[in-house]
Amino acid sequence: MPKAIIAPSVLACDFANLQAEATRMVKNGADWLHLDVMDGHFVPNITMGAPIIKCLRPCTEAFFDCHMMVADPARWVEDIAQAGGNMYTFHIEATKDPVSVIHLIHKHGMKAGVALKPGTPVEAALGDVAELADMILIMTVEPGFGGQKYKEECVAKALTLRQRYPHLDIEVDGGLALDTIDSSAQAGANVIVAGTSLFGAPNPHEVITTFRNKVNEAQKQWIQ
Ligand SMILES: O=C(CO)[C@H](O)[C@H](O)COP(=O)(O)O
Ligand SMILES: [Co+2]
Repeated sequence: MPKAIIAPSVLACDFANLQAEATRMVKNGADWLHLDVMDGHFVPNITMGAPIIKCLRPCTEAFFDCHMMVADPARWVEDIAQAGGNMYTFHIEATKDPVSVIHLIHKHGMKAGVALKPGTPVEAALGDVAELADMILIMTVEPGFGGQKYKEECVAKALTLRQRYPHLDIEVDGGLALDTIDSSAQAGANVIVAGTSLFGAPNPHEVITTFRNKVNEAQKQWIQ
């Protein structure tokens, strides 16, 4: 049974104090750090790349969950691996050959995630992709910006995946908060990305603990 993993998105942090903000979340119980890489082509925004990840790497042992919102996913695999990325999650919409990108990511010693935009049907990830990937990311907002409204309709994709792949890591990303976590947890997502709701929380430890408890409780229905 996949365990609950809470991954704060540093997109919502004060980038002028990235080290302190990232380590604060780890101290408050975060399992992973979700690093949103945007190239200004796949999405209409630019955030960070390998140089920032390289600087952050020595600051924490945390697992770096790199969400690659880039037009050429294969192009950045080596750079992110060398910078210290652990999970390389690319968008299925950005390539005609997701299987070869997954193999390239594994060749560079990282776990491979495959992300689906809200408008992409779950069928795109079924079969080879879900069987080869280490994680599927179901976007619950249009990629490109934090602080957007959660799209609950997207989590039906997570349920389809959970019913077929009981041991797969399924991540949700976009608008996750105390008032939206239930539908994602109930749909079988076990990796929870949250930016605004965690970096804006007076007590992030409490929110992280609530997210974790909701996921672990929901996962019991899939015990094999
Ligand atoms: O991938 C992303 C946006 O493209 C971010 O990870 C996501 O939006 C998290 O931020 P928030 O919790 O504020 O929605
Ligand atoms: Co993200």
